[in-house]
Amino acid sequence: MDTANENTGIAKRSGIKPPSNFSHITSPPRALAELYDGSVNARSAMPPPAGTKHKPSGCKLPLPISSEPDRPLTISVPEPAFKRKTLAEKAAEPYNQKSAAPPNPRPVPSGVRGTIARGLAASTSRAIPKNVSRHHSASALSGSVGAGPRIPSGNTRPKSAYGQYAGHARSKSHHQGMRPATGMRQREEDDDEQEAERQGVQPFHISTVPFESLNVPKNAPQAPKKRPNSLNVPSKGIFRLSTPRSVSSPSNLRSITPVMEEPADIDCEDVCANLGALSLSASKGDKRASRVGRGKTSGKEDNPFLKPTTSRSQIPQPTPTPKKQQLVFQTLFRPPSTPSTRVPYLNRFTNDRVPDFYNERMEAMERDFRMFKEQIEGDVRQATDYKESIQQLQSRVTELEAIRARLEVVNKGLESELDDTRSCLKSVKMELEMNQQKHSYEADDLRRRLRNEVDDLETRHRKDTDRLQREREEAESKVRKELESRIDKLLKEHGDELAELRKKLSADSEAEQSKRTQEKERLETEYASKLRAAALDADVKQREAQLLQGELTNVKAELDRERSLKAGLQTQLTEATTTNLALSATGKAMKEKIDFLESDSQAQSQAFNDLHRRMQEAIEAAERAHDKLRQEETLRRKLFNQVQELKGNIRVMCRVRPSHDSESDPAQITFPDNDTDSKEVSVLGPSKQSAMGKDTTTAYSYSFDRVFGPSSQNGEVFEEISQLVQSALDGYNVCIFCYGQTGAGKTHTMSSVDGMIPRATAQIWDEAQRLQEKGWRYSMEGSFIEVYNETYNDLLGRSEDLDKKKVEVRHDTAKKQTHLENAVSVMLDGPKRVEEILDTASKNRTVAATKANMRSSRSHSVFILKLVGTNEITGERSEGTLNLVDLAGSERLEHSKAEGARLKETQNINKSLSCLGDVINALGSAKEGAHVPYRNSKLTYLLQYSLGGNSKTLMFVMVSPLQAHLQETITSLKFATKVHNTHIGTAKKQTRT
Ligand SMILES: Nc1ncnc2c1ncn2[C@@H]1O[C@H](COP(=O)(O)OP(=O)(O)OP(=O)(O)O)[C@@H](O)[C@H]1O
Repeated sequence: MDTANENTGIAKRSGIKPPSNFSHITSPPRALAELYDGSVNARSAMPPPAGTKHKPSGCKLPLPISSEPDRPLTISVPEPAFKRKTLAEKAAEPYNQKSAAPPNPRPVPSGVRGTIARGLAASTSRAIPKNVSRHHSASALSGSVGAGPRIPSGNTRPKSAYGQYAGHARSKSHHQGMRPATGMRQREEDDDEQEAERQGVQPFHISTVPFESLNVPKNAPQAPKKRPNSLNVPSKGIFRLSTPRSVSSPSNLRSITPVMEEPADIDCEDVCANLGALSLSASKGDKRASRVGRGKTSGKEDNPFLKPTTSRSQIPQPTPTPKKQQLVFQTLFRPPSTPSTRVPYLNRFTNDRVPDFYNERMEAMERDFRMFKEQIEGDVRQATDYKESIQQLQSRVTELEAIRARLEVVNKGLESELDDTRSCLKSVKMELEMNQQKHSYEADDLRRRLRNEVDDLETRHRKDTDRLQREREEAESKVRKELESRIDKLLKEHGDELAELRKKLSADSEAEQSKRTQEKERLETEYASKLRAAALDADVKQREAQLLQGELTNVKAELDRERSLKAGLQTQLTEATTTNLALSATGKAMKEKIDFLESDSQAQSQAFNDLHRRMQEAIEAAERAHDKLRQEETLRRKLFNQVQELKGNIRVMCRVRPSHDSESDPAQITFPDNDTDSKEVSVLGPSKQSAMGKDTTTAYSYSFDRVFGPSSQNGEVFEEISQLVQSALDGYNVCIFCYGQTGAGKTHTMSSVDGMIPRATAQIWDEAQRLQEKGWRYSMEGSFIEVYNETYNDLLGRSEDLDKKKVEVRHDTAKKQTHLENAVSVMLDGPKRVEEILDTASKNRTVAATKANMRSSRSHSVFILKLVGTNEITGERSEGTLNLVDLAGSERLEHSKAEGARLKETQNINKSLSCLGDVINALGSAKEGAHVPYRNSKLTYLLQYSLGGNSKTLMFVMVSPLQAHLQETITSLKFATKVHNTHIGTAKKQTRT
């Protein structure tokens, strides 16, 4: 293996490549190896630094190494794992093997030769005889360097440039050396050297390393100034380095510095002088170099420790700078000793041959001293390392504390941020809740508005339909009457006129005829008399003619006169004939007039026929309108149901009864929207004492589908529920029940004379009658059941059968109908029958009340009206049930302070009311087909098909106006609110076609 490889090994250890201007020192001279035995070699056993960080391997503490460039690198030097040989031991090796040493070419005096040989052998391991195996030398070196790079065991001697340079530097140092040595010492050294050469022992290599060429960073820690002084090393000069390992990098150099602190009390000059084997001389550098070169050529090529230096011309010359301070190390072959003890001894030893035991004794002492020194050096190094480590740790702690402070600040900031975020989240949550509440209010408002609108629409539609029908009917009858009266009038007028005309005509014609006949008769009589007179006259005349022929003339004259008279008479006759003709014409005209009059009557009858036809058309239109009305009735029912669905299949209304004259201390119950919607009721709660001792009262507001104040009447209440009653007629199961504490007005609302039951049955009766014209025929069957202490009683049965006759409730699950066994059902064939039913029920309850005090308050009563309708025209059939329930008082057990039978009653009431609440709750929350606990109480079991999906439910929550009942009032209103918030599925009409 060559030197280059060895150098590579070193570079790996340090982790730092040699600087470029130091690259020519690629191989450390063997002589330098010794210097590193105690310091550098041990350090070289450290693992190489990772990157720029330098971690001291010898220190057990995990010290963080600062990577800051201005911080000094901390290097700790561990205790070498191996036991380093002392110089004496090393020296003993060649000494003991002296026989194996090459023969000295020159004769040397035995005393001097032995002294020099021993001295050299004791001083250095370089004094290895030629015939010592390379392996042996390598072992010795490895023993000295510990875990450091192994000395190559190649057969050829490494020819590193550094070695050459070392040789050259050494020779140069001879020129520049300013060593203050005495002449005697100089002489002694020269002599010793010469003697050593003669003995065949390689003198020590001199390595000269310019300080600048080491490329030490300026900020690298420098050795204390006192150290060179204590070493007594001049600032200029060349010193010998005994170590084969060169200072190959600045890091190495820095590591050396602390190590060199310890031997500060070593006097180099004294040591050198005492050894006498070597000396420094500025003037003898070249000569020594040549001597060393000669030494090399004198058969020592195979010994790496005896590597000869080359001539100056062969090695690169570093630029000499007068100002450059050269760092010089002198190898200490021996442990230092005080001049007082060592110098006389050595002087004496040099001059006189001393016995071997002295030498041995001396060697032992040296060995001990060396060990002691190494130990101290190690301890000091360790202490230094620890100090540095502590400093680093402290700085690290400071850093960490600063980081911790920073983190605490950050943490505080984060905590405050977290608080902010939490408060923000809280406000967002509150906002969300407010929005939800607002939305629910808005949704309720919208729903309410929609319901109102639908109600309005429906009312308007109904009113419009009624009005139209009325108007149509009125118009029809009016037109008919008008037409009939007009026709009658016309006919009468015509008849009268005709009769009058006929009468007049006949009278006129008769008068005219009689007149004419009389005239004719008069004229005929007159003409006949005249004719007779004329004939008499003619006879007379003829006689007279005869007689008077003469007279004829006379007569002729007379005749003429007569003729003229005749003409006159004829004229008169013509005139009479003309008059007769005129009369005939008048009669004819009269006759024509009569005819005309007769023809006018036909036109009138034609007009009458037209009118009749129009009347028929109007009647047909009315028929069509009736058909349309029937269709609209069906549509109305459908729309009505949709309206009911929109209103919700469970509706809750509240009624506050008025306070009686005997009652005082009313509760503060207000109706905020009484003027508008009448859907809210506000109750001022009981006063409570706050923590501050103040009396505070809370106002509780509840909203329902409708709220009736104390002034409301049963008629007003019924108007709101009449639509549900109508639904029962249309084929729905309807359940209306009154809930509230005793005395809150349940019975008054439900069963009083003008209560819901009589009103409902009356409306049903009226409506059934009205629907008859639309083809509907209804059968109505009523029952009245009491649920007392979880048993059914028939309130329409005989009073003596109460609590004895067992009434059974059977359900037809297929038809979803309820049948009552052993219960009387009364056919409602008129409104009066309802009164009878109510009377019977009331009587029975009164009888029962004698058995159990206040029984009416302690039992539920259910009026069941079954309505079955059929339409012959459309073929439809509807089956609906109207259940009107007056519940028992809802006061709480602890409040009623009941005992004994009352306690049982109260428990049963509470149970059934609680079950009713459960059923409503289950209907509101459960999915279709899910279990609803109807069977948990007799009441809910009885109303199974009237509560739930197939029914429409309305609950009246009755409220007492008294302050004493305030707590019960609030409880009732809460329960009602819960029911109001329940949505029951869509109701289904029970109709068949
Ligand atoms: N709206 C009202 N107008 C006038 N008087 C009323 C009204 N409501 C109730 N009353 C009267 O209050 C009294 C108690 O009413 P009612 O008997 O109806 O109460 P209730 O709740 O049915 O009690 P119970 O549970 O004992 O049957 C009766 O005298 C009744 O006439």
